[in-house]
Amino acid sequence: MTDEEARIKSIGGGSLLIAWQLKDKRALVIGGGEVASQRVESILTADAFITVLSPENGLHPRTKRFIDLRSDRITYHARPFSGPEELDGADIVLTALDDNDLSRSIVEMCRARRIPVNAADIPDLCDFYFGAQIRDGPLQIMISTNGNGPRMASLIRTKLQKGLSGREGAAITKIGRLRNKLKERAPGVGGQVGKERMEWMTAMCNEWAMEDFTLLDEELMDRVLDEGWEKNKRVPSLNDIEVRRPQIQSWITTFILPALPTATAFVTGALAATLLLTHRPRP
Ligand SMILES: C[C@@]1(CC(=O)O)C2=NC(=C\c3[nH]c(c(CCC(=O)O)c3CC(=O)O)Cc3[nH]c(c(CC(=O)O)c3CCC(=O)O)/C=C3\N/C(=C\2)[C@@H](CCC(=O)O)[C@]3(C)CC(=O)O)/[C@H]1CCC(=O)O
Ligand SMILES: NC(=O)c1ccc[n+]([C@@H]2O[C@H](COP(=O)([O-])OP(=O)(O)OC[C@H]3O[C@@H](n4cnc5c(N)ncnc54)[C@H](O)[C@@H]3O)[C@@H](O)[C@H]2O)c1
Repeated sequence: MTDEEARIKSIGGGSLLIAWQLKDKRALVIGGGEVASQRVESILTADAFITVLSPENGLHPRTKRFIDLRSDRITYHARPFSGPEELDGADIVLTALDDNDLSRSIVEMCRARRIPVNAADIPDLCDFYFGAQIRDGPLQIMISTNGNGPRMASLIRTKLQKGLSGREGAAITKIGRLRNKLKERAPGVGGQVGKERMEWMTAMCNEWAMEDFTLLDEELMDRVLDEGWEKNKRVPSLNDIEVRRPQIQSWITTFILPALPTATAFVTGALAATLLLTHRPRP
């Protein structure tokens, strides 16, 4: 069996990680505690309409703040869950209750109506899990341990965050705009034009430093497309579009970052030598 065949045979045991487009769809959150407040934030991120159902004395201050500040998206009913008719019109249901039996019966009602459901206290019955998230503009990263270690997911998020510059979201926003402008100039789906567009965008992303995309405004994007796409379908340099990196940024990327490994090795070596010399055993 080849490695690829073995890999294919071993696929499985995870979840389908997808970016669910919930914009303007209807989400029902049953419960108003701390977990519910986290659910509300996740769903607000996806621009859905939310109904929260919970007695007022069980509202967590964060849930209350969301309800007060986002009445454009959130409808609040200050009462306990009353029965299956509450589920009418819901595209997604989330329970965050301190009542396991009620959670279980709501899951059953959702199953009967084929509404995707997450019950915060019954992983085995969930259609999907939440995960730890990193968000930076259009960039979203989700970490899942598939129910094994939610706290670990949160810690891994913190680790990953340290490896990001914080400018990825801004760069991706610009790339999105550039892609749309390119599609306006070279419209059509699939075929030769689609292939050329994809090759060009792939080369742009591969060859430009991510930070450089943040330098583009509308006019510069047009220049990138004039110079790079219209003329000869090649990737233009910053020079070609007459742009210079801000001095400090170019200084860091040109000199400091490449020299960092050598400098670190040098300092470590010097420290080790000093330690050896000063702690030599006396004859
Ligand atoms: C990632 C995150 C996303 C979010 O909730 O948005 C999330 N839980 C988070 C935190 C967290 N949850 C818990 C602790 C205490 C420490 C610990 O147990 O580790 C902490 C830590 C903390 O609060 O820091 C307790 C807990 N969690 C579940 C149960 C029920 C059970 O297991 O029976 C119990 C009670 C267990 C008990 O009674 O002992 C179940 C689930 N929690 C999930 C997601 C799904 C699996 C995700 C995955 O494995 O990747 C799953 C299966 C269902 C779901 O919720 O969708 C969020 C981090 C958000 C962030 O930091 O950004
Ligand atoms: N999945 C996770 O990440 C995670 C993490 C921690 C806890 N949990 C579990 O999630 C559940 C919720 O946790 P929490 O900290 O938000 O609890 P909580 O006690 O703060 O909240 C429970 C909420 O349920 C509401 N409620 C109770 N009966 C209701 C009813 N009949 N109709 C509508 N609302 C009702 C209460 O008003 C309250 O708002 C617990 O079962 C907990 O074990 C899950």
